[in-house]
This record gives sequence, structure tokens and C-alpha cells, in this order.
Amino acid sequence: MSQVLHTMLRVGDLDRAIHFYTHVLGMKLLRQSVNEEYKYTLAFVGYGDESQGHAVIELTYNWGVEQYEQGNAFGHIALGFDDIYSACDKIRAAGANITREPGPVLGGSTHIAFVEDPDGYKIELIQRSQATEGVGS
Ligand SMILES: C[C@@H](O)C(=O)SC[C@H](NC(=O)CC[C@H](N)C(=O)O)C(=O)NCC(=O)O
Ligand code: NI
Repeated sequence: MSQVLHTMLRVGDLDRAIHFYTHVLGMKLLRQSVNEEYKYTLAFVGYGDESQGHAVIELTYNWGVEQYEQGNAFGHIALGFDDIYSACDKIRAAGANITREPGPVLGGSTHIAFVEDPDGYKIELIQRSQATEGVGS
């Protein structure tokens, strides 16, 4: 059976990104690897390992590269939370930028919010509930 394994994000400060995804969004730092020859470090973060069926995020730090052009093509990574309102309170308290306050999707019933990670990538928080589990309503 095929599986979504990871989404790779290039980041300008690896420790800053790891702190955000672990301490602020509650993920685990699953593993790291250093490539001396090509001068980059990878850090995999997620709520569980790929072997358990979790899709994870591959944070890629190119040594000395502190910023990237974000462009206008990348959309977001979506995370499911039992309570996006308390998650947003925690994210706000950590000083991160909430670009769309939590609330129902316009014309829909699913509650969502959008936050930016330290490199400006958009992360969508989706309220998980019996009624809308996995439904993009
Ligand atoms: C471990 C596996 O999941 C990878 O994605 S390694 C792929 C490899 N990554 C790099 O070389 C990272 C440093 C590189 N300078 C970069 O910024 O990508 C790779 O082939 N990357 C090229 C790519 O287009 O992803
Ligand atoms: Ni990869």
C-alpha cells in the first residue's frame, strides 16, 4: 500500500524550526541527519513515525542559507487538532503569527485556522470531530 511519507520544507534556522514544530505544534523530533559533503542537515518532525503510517515534515537546512524566496505557489500543510482554539491560544502565546483566526470555513461547518511557521510557510489547523472527520466541508 502506498503512503504519503513526508513534505520537505527548506528552513533558514533549523533549531528555530524544530522548536516551533515540537514545542509549539506538539510534534516529536523523529530523527536528524547531517550531510557533511553537501553541507546540509535534515530534521524529521511529526506526531508519529512513518512506519506507524504518519506523514511527517522533513526540515532541510542548507548550511549558511538563512532565507528563501517563498513565491506564491506553495499552499499549506494541514494538521488535525481536537481543539484548534486552545491550539491557537498556545501558538499566539508562543509569539507565532496567526494569519486566520479559528472559526468555521465560510459557508461550511469545519472549523479551521491558519498560522505561519518561522520561515513563513502556512500551516492549516483543522478541528477534528466525529461529524467532519476527514470531510472538507
Ligand atoms: C532524505 C530524503 O527524504 C531527501 O529528501 S534527501 C533529497 C536531497 N536533499 C538535499 O540534497 C537537501 C539539500 C539540497 N541542497 C536541497 O536544498 O534540496 C535532494 O535531492 N534534494 C533536491 C530536491 O529537489 O529536493
Ligand atoms: Ni525527502
